[in-house]
Amino acid sequence: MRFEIITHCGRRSDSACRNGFAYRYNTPTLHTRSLLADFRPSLQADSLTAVPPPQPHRPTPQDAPPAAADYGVYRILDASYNRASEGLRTIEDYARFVRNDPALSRHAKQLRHDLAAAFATLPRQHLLSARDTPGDVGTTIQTASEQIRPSAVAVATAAAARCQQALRSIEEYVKCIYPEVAPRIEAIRYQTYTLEAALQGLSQAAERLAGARLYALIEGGESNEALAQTIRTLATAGVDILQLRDKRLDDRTLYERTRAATAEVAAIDTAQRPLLIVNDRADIAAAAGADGVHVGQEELPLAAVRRIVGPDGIVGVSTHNLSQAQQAQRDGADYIGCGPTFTSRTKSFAEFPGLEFLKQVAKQLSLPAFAIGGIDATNVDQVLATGIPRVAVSAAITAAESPPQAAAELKQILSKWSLFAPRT
Ligand SMILES: Cc1ncc(COP(=O)(O)OP(=O)(O)O)c(N)n1
Ligand SMILES: Cc1nc(C(=O)O)sc1CCOP(=O)(O)O
Ligand SMILES: [Mg+2]
Repeated sequence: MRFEIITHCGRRSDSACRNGFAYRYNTPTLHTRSLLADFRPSLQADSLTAVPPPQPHRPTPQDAPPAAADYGVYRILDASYNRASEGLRTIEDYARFVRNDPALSRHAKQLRHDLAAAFATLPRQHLLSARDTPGDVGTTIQTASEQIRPSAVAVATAAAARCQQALRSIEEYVKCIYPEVAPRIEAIRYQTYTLEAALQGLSQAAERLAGARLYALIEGGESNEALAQTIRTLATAGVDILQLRDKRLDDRTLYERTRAATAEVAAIDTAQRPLLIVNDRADIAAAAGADGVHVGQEELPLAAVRRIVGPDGIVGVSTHNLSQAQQAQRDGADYIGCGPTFTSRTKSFAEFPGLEFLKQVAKQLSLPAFAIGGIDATNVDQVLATGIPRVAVSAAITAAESPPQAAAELKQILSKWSLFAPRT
C-alpha cells in the first residue's frame, strides 16, 4: 500500500492546509493497521493526526453572543460533534470487545480525543445555547436501513459511515466561524477511512474463523490440479478450514502447492470459501498468500510467527494441556488445536489428554478451540459432549472411501450444536 502526506492540498487554498497535515491512504489494504503502526512514530505522541496541540480558547470577538446568522451553524456543529463522537465510541467498542484488538481500539479512542481537542477551541457555551433538541425536526426521521444490523461488524461499519458524514459537515460549516479548525477535522476524517478499511478487512477472516466448525488437514497431493480438485470438493461438502500439512514436500513444492491452493480458494464463492492454513511454515504461508499458519509447541513462538504473517494473518497453536492452551490465548493465538483426543491414524503419540482436556478448555478459554486426534463420525458426539463444538480431522476425511461424503456427514453432526454453548 502506498500513502502520501499532503501538506498543501493543491485543490484548496494554502490556508486550508497551512496548519494541518492530512494523511491519505491511496489503497487501504488489510495491512493498513500494521503500516499505521510503522507510521505512528512520526506522528505527535498524543495524537494520530499530526496537528498542532490544542490552544487554550482565548476570548475573541466571536465570544460575544453568537450572531443570529451563526445560530444555525452552531446547532449543526453541536449535533455533528455528538454524532461523530458517538460513532467513534461505537467503533471503539467493536474493536475492544468483539475484535479484542488493542491497536484498533487505541486508534478509535485517540481520534475521539483528537476531535474533542479540536472542539475545545470553539466556545462551548455557544454550542450548548444553540442546542434545541425538542425543536429538532430531524429526531423523528427514521429510515428502514437504520434498523437493520445483521452483525457486530455491520454496526461498526455503519458507525464509521455516520462518523465520516458528521465530520464532513463539521469541516464545511466550521469554516463560517473558525476556518482554522477545518484542517484538523479533515485529518481526523481521513483517519476514519483507515479505521473502516481495517474493520472490513480484519473482520472477514476473523468472522469466518468464529463460525468455523469443521477443519480438515490435507496433504499436497500428486499435483497442483489434484490439490485444487480436493479443495473444491471439500469446500462444497462444508469444510470450513483447510490446512495444508505435508511433511514430505520440499519448500519449493510446498510453496507452489500453497500458491495453487490460495488461488483455488479465492475462486470459491464467499459463502462456501474455506480459510486456508499452512502447517508449520509461517514464511511459506505469508509468501504464498494463505490466510494463516498453524504451529506446534516446538515451532516458532507466536510473537515471531505474528511478525511474519502480520496482524491480519490467522495463527493457530497446538496445545496438549490447559497450561499450554492458556498461554496460547495470552500470546494472542487466533485459535488452538486441542489433542490428541483419541488414537490417531495420522500421527502417533505417547500421551492422550483426551476428553478431560477438552472439558477444561470448554470451561476456561474463550478463543476458538478445535479438538483433534482420531476424531470421526463414530466418536464426535463424545467430543461435542465436552462443550467443544469444533473439530479438526485428517484420516476421517482423507482416508474415507468418499472424502466429501465423510466431510458432509461430520458437518451435519457438528451443525446441530451451538458454537457458543453457555459455560456451565
Ligand atoms: C488444527 C491443528 N491442531 C494441531 C495440529 C498439530 O500441529 P503440530 O503439533 O505442529 O504437529 P504437526 O501437525 O506439525 O505434526 C495441527 N497440525 N492442526
Ligand atoms: C497432526 C495432529 N496433531 C494432533 C495433536 O493432538 O496435536 S493429532 C494429529 C493427527 C490428526 O489426524 P487424524 O484426524 O487422522 O487423527
Ligand atoms: Mg507442526
